[in-house]
Amino acid sequence: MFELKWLWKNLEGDRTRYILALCLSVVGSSLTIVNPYIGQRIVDTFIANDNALQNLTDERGLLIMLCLAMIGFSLLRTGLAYLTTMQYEHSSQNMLYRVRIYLYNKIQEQDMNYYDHNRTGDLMTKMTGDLDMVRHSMAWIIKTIIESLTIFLAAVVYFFTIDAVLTLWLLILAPPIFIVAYIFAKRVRPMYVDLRERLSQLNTTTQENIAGNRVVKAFAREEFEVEKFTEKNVSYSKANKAAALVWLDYFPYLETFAQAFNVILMLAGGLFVMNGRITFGEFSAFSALIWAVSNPMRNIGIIINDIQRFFASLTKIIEVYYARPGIVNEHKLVEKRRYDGSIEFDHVSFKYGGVQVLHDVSFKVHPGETVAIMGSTGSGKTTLVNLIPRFYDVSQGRVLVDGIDVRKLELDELRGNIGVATQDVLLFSDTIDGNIAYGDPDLPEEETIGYAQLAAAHDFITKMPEGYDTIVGERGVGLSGGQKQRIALARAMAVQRPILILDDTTSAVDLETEEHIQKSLRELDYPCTKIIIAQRVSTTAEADRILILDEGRVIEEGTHAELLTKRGYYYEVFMLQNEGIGRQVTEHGTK
Ligand SMILES: Nc1ncnc2c1ncn2[C@@H]1O[C@H](COP(=O)(O)OP(=O)(O)OP(=O)(O)O)[C@@H](O)[C@H]1O
Repeated sequence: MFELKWLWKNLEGDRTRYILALCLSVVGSSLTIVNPYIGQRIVDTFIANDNALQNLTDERGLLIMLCLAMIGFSLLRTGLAYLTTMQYEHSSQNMLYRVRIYLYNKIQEQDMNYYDHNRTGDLMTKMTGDLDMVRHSMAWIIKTIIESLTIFLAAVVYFFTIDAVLTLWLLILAPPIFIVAYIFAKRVRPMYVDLRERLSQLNTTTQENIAGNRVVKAFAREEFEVEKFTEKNVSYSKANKAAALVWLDYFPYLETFAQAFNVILMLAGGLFVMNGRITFGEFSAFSALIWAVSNPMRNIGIIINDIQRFFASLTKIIEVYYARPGIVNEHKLVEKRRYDGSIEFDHVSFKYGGVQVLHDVSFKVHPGETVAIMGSTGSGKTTLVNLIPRFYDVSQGRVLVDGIDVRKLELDELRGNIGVATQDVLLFSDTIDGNIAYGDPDLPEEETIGYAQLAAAHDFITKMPEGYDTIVGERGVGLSGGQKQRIALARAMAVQRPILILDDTTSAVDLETEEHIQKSLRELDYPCTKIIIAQRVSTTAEADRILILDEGRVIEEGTHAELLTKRGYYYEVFMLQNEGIGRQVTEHGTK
């Protein structure tokens, strides 16, 4: 079975320990029959024997030895149980640790498409609940199964050595029990798969709600969110109950069969004692061990439930484990190069799933040039720049950096040559200093300050209670939108890459600050090609070239002056953003 093979593979390094645990389980459980055997000897010799009293005096030594053996075996079993649990715990915890690291790396290496299609709550469930379930199963459920099975088999073998016919009478109950258990397992399996899905939905709702608490509060939608959560919670709870209660449909049959073991033993065993076929001591051994046969039958439902949970979680983990990113690094890095920074889009088209977003886009950017990209919202600007660091791969055409198709470049090297400040600013829960130096943790303090100054962030940072050591909350809570943008800009500049992509990075700063930033970008002290997405003409005006995107197509291209003379989209925007706005409004107003 594939899942079990996977477990075995991931036990590497702890396989010996795990096998030892399994062996100890088998040995420890087999010893269960020793005490009933000793009990049988004691009963047959010192209690239910015609010469019992005589034996008590003549063979007192034997009695003491048997009693000591009973105590000794009890202690031995306890010791073994301790050792066994320790081995299970160690091996399963080690495996959990290794798999968790592997999965974390795996999730890290996934491409954007993966994150587009996987919910954070679901990934979190896999990394926590599912992994814990698998560990728990390795340590406890498998242990319970092995021990129940061993005790069952040991008891059956022991029963056979006493009396095969009586044993067969008892085993008559086994086939119907297994049939009931099989039907139950088949029915309950999809319920646990569904249950796992509902848990993931519950976690996703919780995660989204916590991450988006500001929006919830801003729209006073707490009640709606509580209702949404309650709905998921009820759905999970119902599914949980339904799965657990299915067991009740089968429980009466299994319990009746389990009780029937005692009835058969009483009737057949009693008869056999009366007609002298077995001794009273042997009968007592049957009595003492009948639980070893009936209990596994009784617990079969709980075990099946746990196994189904185990497989539902295991399947989810294996999904992540074998997930292959569409964008993979197929090239070995020989020596990390610094690129010149030329970029070319050669008849590039791009689709998200089946939806075409970019159509036959072609343009060239020479090293050191600044190209601004403008266009209406949703026209494909972010998508376009995302193709340069290969966050996504083109559907058609080529994106070339330094004259080479990005798909042929070593991925780490490519991304290591690009500095990006994304539109959706994400800062980490760290100091401001740590956030600016995120791409280069060895960045000297004076350089961190230098880049903060270039990004017009230094002044507000120094006014903060702990300056550069101020810890910004999760996603930069505690900073204004413009402040976050400026830190993100400093972070992107600080890595000093030959290509710098700024996606609407100054949209939330005032014009004066923006002017300062524009000047800084022009005067960067390292050679750098800049691609700047912007909506303001004040940002784009000084670019070497401006591209206008509309519905995924480049509709205008040229310098500020050239585009103004074209009197197209750019000219319209220019007019709207400058004194022309007043005139146009008046014109429209008077028409
Ligand atoms: N991950 C995605 N999956 C599917 N469709 C997407 C995805 N990201 C963007 N889109 C779609 O692609 C189109 C272009 O989006 P894009 O973000 O590139 O536009 P944009 O010009 O940067 O917009 P804005 O100025 O609003 O940031 C939009 O129609 C958008 O709905």
